[in-house]
Amino acid sequence: MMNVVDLRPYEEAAESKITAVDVSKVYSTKKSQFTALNRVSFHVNAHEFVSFVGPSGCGKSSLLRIIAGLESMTSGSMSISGHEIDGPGADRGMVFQSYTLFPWLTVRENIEFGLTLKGVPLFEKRAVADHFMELVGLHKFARSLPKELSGGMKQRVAIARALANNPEVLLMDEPFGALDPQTKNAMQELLLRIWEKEKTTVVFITHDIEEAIFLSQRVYVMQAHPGMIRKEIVVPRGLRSIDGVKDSEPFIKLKKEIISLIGDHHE
Ligand SMILES: Nc1ncnc2c1ncn2[C@@H]1O[C@H](COP(=O)(O)OP(=O)(O)OP(=O)(O)O)[C@@H](O)[C@H]1O
Repeated sequence: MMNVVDLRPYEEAAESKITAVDVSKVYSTKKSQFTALNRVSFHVNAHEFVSFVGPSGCGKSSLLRIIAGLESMTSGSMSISGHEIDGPGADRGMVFQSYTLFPWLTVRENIEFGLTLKGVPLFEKRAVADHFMELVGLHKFARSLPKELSGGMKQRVAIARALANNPEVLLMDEPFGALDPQTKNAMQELLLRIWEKEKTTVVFITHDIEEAIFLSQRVYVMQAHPGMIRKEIVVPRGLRSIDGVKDSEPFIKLKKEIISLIGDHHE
């Protein structure tokens, strides 16, 4: 028998980390039913940075909560590395907009929290926390309590805490939404540096179109009523993560394209 040699480049065989097929979510009360997501299909490859943007109420948070396993879907299927999602798991780390640190724990203890639960030995736990405190630039604040930190610093702890558990996917729900513009820019740059270094797969929810283009390799543009994916946009390399790029003509052009996609479907 002849040997068949596969000459396709590796890029073509990118491993799909998250696969969603026809995911629908209907919220039901005794009196009414509301379709928050209608047959949403998408994929996220391993090590990819993918954002979902869309108007308020298009179902972005519902979608992320379904990926996180915090919410069930009404129909459809969603899998991570080929395994159907049926609840929360350590393979997914989450960072929310609202600060979710434990107020009574120090920065180090917050970052070590998941490892403590898993029974990771002290020596290893310390080393992991040290690595991630260094990564987010908070090693000098190891003993501080959350109330002593600014909003940006709290989110840096939240990112470090999520990554310390070595998740396969980092799920981020408007993590920089409550920050002032300057801190937000600094956090975006930090996140990209972390992503490049750690090679984490990131799913990022935002209603900030600029943020989505700047951070992502691909953007899914959503529409509301019912929540659906309107368009998938592959962000050209030159528009991402480059200082000053947000003021460039191609960046503004893409931003306008997404605004008009979303605008067409505003109420
Ligand atoms: N538990 C719930 N019960 C009933 N309806 C809900 C529930 N959660 C969300 N919804 C509705 O589903 C729709 C989608 O909500 P979701 O929070 O996912 O949207 P979103 O795009 O994240 O919005 P925003 O940007 O405003 O946070 C909204 O109209 C919301 O009112």
